Amino acid sequence: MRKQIVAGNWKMNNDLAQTESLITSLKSQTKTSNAEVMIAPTFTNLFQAYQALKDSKIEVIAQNMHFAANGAYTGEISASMLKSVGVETVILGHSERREYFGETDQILAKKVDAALANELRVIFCFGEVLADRKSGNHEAVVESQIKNALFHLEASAFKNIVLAYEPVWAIGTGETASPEQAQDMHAFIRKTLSNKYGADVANSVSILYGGSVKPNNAQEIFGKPDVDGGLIGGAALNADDFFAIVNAF
Ligand SMILES: O=C[C@H](O)COP(=O)(O)O
Repeated sequence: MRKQIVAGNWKMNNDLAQTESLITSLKSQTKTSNAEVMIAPTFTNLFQAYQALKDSKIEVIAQNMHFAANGAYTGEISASMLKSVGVETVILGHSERREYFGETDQILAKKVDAALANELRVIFCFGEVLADRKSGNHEAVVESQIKNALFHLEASAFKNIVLAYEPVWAIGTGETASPEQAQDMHAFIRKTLSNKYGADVANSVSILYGGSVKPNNAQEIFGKPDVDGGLIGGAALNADDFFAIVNAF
């Protein structure tokens, strides 16, 4: 059975005091869910967040990392640095990293390799822009993003990979893919994996949907058979909204 996961990506929001306050609110949410729950604070607050949540069911994860082990990469963070503050999972390939920081499939392949070599689990993000969707090119774009960054891996690597389909036109826009659009793309992603690695691998990989998931649409989206959870942006900044989404499973 595939893992169900709801991960909150806080992006560049919340200073230390705001992080502590939001974590206090998250810890007061007692209802248990079937899903694994994760939050991704900014780098500067990872250690405090980890300390505050290490005895809870909420995992603290990172939003990004560099592929090099160390060296002259001003402003960057390595896999071992993340591990040293308790992080075991990292988001890679978010569309904001691709768009604003020039992260290509080739760079992302190196980041994935570095993360896996350091025994980090990877949440690998990808998705088409609006023009691709309008031109009917969305499946080809997603297929090439997955192939270019992941298809050099052995099948066994996929036990440490979670995929996150995030149509760029739905991120932070309030416009979400319809549950049918999400399901169609997730089924396509699974077929792409199956063609390369076989059905066992394809059926074992969790595929999350991201893009304007809110309390009022989570249940319908998560109800689709190939949607195994969500990567949540804006709604993850409010504890009640986030847990309403978590409890949509
Ligand atoms: O990482 C999260 C996604 O970019 C979704 O963000 P959003 O829920 O604010 O649309």
